[in-house]
Amino acid sequence: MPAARAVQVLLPVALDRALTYAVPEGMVVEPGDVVVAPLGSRSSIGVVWDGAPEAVEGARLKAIEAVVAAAPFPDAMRRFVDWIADYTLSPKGQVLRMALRGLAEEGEAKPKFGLRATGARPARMTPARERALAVAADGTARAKPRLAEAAGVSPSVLDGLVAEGALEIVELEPPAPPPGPDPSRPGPTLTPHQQHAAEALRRTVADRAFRVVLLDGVTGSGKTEVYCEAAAEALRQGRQALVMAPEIALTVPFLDRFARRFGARPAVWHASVGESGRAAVRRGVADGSIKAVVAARSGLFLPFRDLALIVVDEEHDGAYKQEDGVAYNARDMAVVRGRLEGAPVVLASATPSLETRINADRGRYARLVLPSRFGERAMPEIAAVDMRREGPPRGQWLAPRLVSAVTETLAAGEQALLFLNRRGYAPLTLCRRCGHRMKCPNCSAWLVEHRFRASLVCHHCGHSGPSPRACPSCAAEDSMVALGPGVERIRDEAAERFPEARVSILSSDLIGGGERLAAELDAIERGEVDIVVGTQMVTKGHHFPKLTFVGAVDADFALGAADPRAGERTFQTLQQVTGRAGRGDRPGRALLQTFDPDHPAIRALVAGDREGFYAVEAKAREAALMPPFGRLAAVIVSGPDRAAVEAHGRALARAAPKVEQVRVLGPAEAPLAMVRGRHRMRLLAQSPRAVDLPGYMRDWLAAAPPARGALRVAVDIDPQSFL
Ligand SMILES: Nc1ncnc2c1ncn2[C@@H]1O[C@H](COP(=O)(O)OP(=O)(O)OP(=O)(O)O)[C@@H](O)[C@H]1O
Ligand SMILES: [Zn+2]
Repeated sequence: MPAARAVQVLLPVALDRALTYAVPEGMVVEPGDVVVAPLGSRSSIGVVWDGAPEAVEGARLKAIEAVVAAAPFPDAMRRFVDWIADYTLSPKGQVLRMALRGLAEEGEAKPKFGLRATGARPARMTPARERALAVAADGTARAKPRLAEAAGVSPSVLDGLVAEGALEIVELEPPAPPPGPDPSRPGPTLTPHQQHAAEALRRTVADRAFRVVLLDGVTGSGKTEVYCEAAAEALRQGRQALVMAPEIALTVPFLDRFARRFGARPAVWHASVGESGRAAVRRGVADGSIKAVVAARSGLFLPFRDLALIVVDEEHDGAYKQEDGVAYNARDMAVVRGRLEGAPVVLASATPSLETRINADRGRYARLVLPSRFGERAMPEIAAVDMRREGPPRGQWLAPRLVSAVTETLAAGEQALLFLNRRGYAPLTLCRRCGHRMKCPNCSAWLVEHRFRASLVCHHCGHSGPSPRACPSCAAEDSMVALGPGVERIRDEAAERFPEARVSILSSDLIGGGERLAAELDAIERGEVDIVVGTQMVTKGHHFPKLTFVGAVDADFALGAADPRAGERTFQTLQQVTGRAGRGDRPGRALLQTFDPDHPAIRALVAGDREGFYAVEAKAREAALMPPFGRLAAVIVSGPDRAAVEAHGRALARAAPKVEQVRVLGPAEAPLAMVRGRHRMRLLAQSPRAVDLPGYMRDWLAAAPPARGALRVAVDIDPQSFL
């Protein structure tokens, strides 16, 4: 059989390679075309991939069923899918699946039909027919329900007029697309620093070449205004810009800001956009009619027709790392996508990740600095509250110094923010009589009380149940007590201490979707709230002009965890959250409640010594060969049977190829030893930067015994989480 009549097709299933299919007589396909192909007993959508088809006996080859009228996958997209699969050791088909999102509903927008008067009169006239023809007499085509409504007649009257030739069915003009963003509208007057950075970014976009730029500006320095100027350049070229945000909570305020600048909102892409909305975005991005998109990490897989710029806002944010399925870091993959597209990538942050910072220091990335806040505003004054000496009385969580600060803030008519990185009411519920602790039946984790929902919830598997009145172990009545605070409890304490204050709580589980959150954020911005209590959601990007005080209830939340980035995370999170204070015309201050005031991260925050912190952190990581100076890759073995998981972990360790520069640690029981009924063991490979660690991992897994039965082996390159 001639080779030209067979092609490779990649299907969105957990297969690592494309399959060979015959191309039926008369069908023309090229790499990138979206097709339907048989797979087992069903049909699947797929993409014609590159590479020579395998020599398969022609007669046994299954044929492509149809070509789908959808935007093809350009070469850069196919290379992107290949690259991610290769780097993350994921099946190519699984990566393709992410890139096919929104496609099922794509295709041409359905033509809509309407009715128009022909000028002919029906043989028999009725008052209803008169009315319908009177409305239609202006010659415009109207959809049937519109015409029926305007004339006050039933649709069957119109059908009768069509049958008699007095009305004809015509295709309606598709509605004009809403106006796109307009780059010619004037932006704000930039400060000299902002102007310098904006001009550099504008030139970078104008150069139409891949380049990574770190936009490093303190909180409130106007990074958003500056990268909007880069987007403006992309729009002036008639090309496309993608702005990525780590959380949907950030996108809504951004949409309004973008609309103020460009006169129209950008398109939005994330998981909670409905299917038809996603299909529309995908289509518009592919045909080039959508010029600007703000997206969560999955937006990286959109088939842009002519991408001129990628902005990764809050590039340091851990939410860019996807942990399930294909474990990838969207910030890193944005750089890969930019390279494949030949488009510049802007990484923006007030607290760049050490990875990005070192890349900038070593000249791999350019760096633009905004050293001060917009409008001469000072950075907030930060101090530590030593919980060992000046902690709150038993049963309370706000130290006296913090309470006075809130009191003063409220007295001045300003807003206070209390930050605690823990959802729910209390992280632990225990029996006062026998000491029994409420634990998740499926995970090695305590159940977290959520008073709002009146339930005990596992934050790892979602298990939830009512709070028991009697102890499940000793049956003592009313003996269960809540230990430790979550945001709900802090809200209660704030409401109790400040009965006059309007308290609002911002936590991902209390809020119904992005628009609801936007309303809450608006209320805060307008000053209709006095005390905001929130989880890490409040740390990012928000701009509340009246907020002048930030109290971190537990500044040590990340310390102590077995995480090489614990110090960095602490610094970043607290810098971001304290950065919400004093952005309006009054100065801000912040207090950090800590048991470890001498920790380098806390000390750096108090001293305002960001550079010092980066220097110390970089040194420690370099000495320990931790990222970005070394590479890490994790292997997580899991399964329902603990002994089998352990045995497989050991077998994996034995199979690890002995390579001089790679160190393999483990297996060790994961800190989260069980999740969803599966026991977990971890192994970690560590190497210097120069080593191709993904390549090593591939060799390792190939040499290892296969995971049989219910055992699962997951690989996480550049892990962010070590649980
Ligand atoms: N040149 C300017 N003219 C008018 N307003 C400005 C200007 N620059 C910044 N602002 C305003 O200052 C505030 C802070 O700017 P922006 O939110 O862009 O800072 P940021 O650097 O992104 O902060 P963060 O890192 O904390 O999110 C915003 O309300 C913004 O509109
Ligand atoms: Zn659980």
